[in-house]
Amino acid sequence: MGAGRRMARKQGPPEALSEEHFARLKRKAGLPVDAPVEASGNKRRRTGKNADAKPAGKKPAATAAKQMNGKKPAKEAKPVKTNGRSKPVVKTIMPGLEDDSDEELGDEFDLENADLSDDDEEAPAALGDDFLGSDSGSSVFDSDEEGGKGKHVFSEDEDESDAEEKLTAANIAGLSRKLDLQRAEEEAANAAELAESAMKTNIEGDRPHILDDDEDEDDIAGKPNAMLAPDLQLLRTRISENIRVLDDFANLSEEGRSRSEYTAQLLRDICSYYGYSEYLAEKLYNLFTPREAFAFFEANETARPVVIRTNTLRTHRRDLAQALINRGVTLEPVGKWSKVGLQIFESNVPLGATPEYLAGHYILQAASSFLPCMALDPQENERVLDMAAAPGGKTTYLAALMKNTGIIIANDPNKARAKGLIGNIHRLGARNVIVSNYDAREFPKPMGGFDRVLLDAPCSGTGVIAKDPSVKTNKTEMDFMQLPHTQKQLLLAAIDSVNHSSKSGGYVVYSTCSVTVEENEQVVQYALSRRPNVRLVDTGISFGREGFTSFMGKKFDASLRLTRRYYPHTYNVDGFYVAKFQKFGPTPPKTSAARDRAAAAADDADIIDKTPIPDEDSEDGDASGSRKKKDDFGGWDDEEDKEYMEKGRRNAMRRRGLDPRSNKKAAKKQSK
Ligand SMILES: C[S@@+](CC[C@H](N)C(=O)[O-])C[C@H]1O[C@@H](n2cnc3c(N)ncnc32)[C@H](O)[C@@H]1O
Repeated sequence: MGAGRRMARKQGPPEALSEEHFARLKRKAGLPVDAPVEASGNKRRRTGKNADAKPAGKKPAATAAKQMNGKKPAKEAKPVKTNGRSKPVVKTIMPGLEDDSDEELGDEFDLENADLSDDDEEAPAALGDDFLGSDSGSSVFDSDEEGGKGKHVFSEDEDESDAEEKLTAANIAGLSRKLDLQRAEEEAANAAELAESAMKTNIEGDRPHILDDDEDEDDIAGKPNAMLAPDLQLLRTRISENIRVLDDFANLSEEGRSRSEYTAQLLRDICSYYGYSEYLAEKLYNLFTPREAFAFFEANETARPVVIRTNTLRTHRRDLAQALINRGVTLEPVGKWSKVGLQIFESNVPLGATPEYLAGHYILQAASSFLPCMALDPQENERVLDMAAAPGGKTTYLAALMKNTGIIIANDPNKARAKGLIGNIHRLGARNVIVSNYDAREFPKPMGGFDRVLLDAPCSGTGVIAKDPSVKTNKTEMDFMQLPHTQKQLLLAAIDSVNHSSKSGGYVVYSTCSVTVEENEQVVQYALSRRPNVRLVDTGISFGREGFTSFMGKKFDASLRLTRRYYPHTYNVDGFYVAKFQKFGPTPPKTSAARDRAAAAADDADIIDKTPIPDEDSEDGDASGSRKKKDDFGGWDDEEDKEYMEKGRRNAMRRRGLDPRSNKKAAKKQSK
């Protein structure tokens, strides 16, 4: 798989870092540059991103029409040639860059002021096989250097040095200013564009004419029977105009027309323009204001930036970055919020086949996939369950966070996917993982009592439409009934698999790569109502929108605001949802199971709290608190033995996550 394809399919950081910065550097260096990011308007912005990320597969429905309308896509930039074989790429490699690049960089990279450690003076070792066949490095970090080699972007001690933090802070501050400027420019250009199109389409003055007078016909959207292609440019204009009206309905709507008429027209246009089913378009539209919905649908037309996660079981991020820079990869830390992520801006090499990749130094992983693992925050030596683990991006991150200590049960019922999971576990050197193959709704029967559980649930994928556009049309109402049902069952199983009395843990993280309320807040709300022994807690992630506490007439618990939503248009990451629960007590065994059955029609009717209860034989484990552990062996007593055996049986069941009380008949039989 080529690098380009990889880049197109992966995602980026919350703050989209300096893509423009790279373009500027290249322009100064007289190198070919991708489409300008600061270009105003959606079309140009989209082209810029496309040029950067080179999305694979078919173009969005709108692209062809845009090109026909005279807006050519930006020229594809030629990859910068690099030579991983002999040149230390920490050297300046972009001609002409030294002269005034500092001034340019001032905003984003305060390298002069950043205390970047300079402790790796050696030129990077030759990489042997010229895997890439390139002739010079292309990293921005190299070109920033005034005084020649040795000044590295990544400090010697990744965790302790503040050099990188300073760099990232400077980077983010600069970027933030740049983005503000960019946004202002974009808004101005959008306003100008809207005004222009309003002039063209609005013969009646200020009130744009959006809705057709003839109810039977919709010329712009095309007539499917006649097999005519819709006029995308006009559609787009009408979408923009319609949004403008909905933003200021009192002043801009036409007389006698209702808001719902405009909304219905907007939805029809969105379906035609972006290619969504009406059902899904409406579902997604309802999450936002009309203007934000437009931004969301737009963002789904461009790939998120490529991100890789450093496998800290095998290497440090600084070393990995240097190795990849040497191969001609242009990259940057993903953002201050992650110490392991690298955003890839450009690569001449297939990122899924470098020696570093094969040696397990990194994994291609969407930035948003880091978040549930960070929220779970597993500690060393804990017992962790990853309920839906394949292909293992999160499992292997958990293993790294736990420094290969403790135990992770990585479960996935899909055998084919489990093979990929096993492959990743081996490649990345995670030695604390056991793979299991259950339907996770069975948990905690096979195993329970975990310190932490991650449920990265199977979902509709409405957060990853940029990656998988088939979601636009292949998700039906049935999916949004069945999936939440499964998710609810899985979440109850996750909660019941956690040991509420864990000294270090007692947490469950629920995540999906979907943005629908049915699969997120409603599932979490359901779990809160069925399991009074859990509460929502802060995810510990520094960014993300608050979860809904009400939605279209439904009220959710106020604590739902502790959950976090991520959208492609707000953070430039895949759409994602993360909720973190703390379990503080055992689940009432009977009542909750009965209610679960009734409410969720769960076939796992036996769900009860399987939290291992401390051994009754232990000093403080006896329910009565009266019995003390006896070390002496003072003869044999059948009755007493029977009692011990029964107790042992109960403990064994509890350790296996079973409730001895749920099977009293069997217990009696067994004890006879
Ligand atoms: C979103 S993916 C998990 C991605 C994975 N956590 C990672 O980071 O690589 C959802 C997974 O859920 C699995 N799955 C589907 N139904 C399941 C069930 N009933 N129990 C457990 N896993 C299930 C699918 O096979 C799929 O691998």
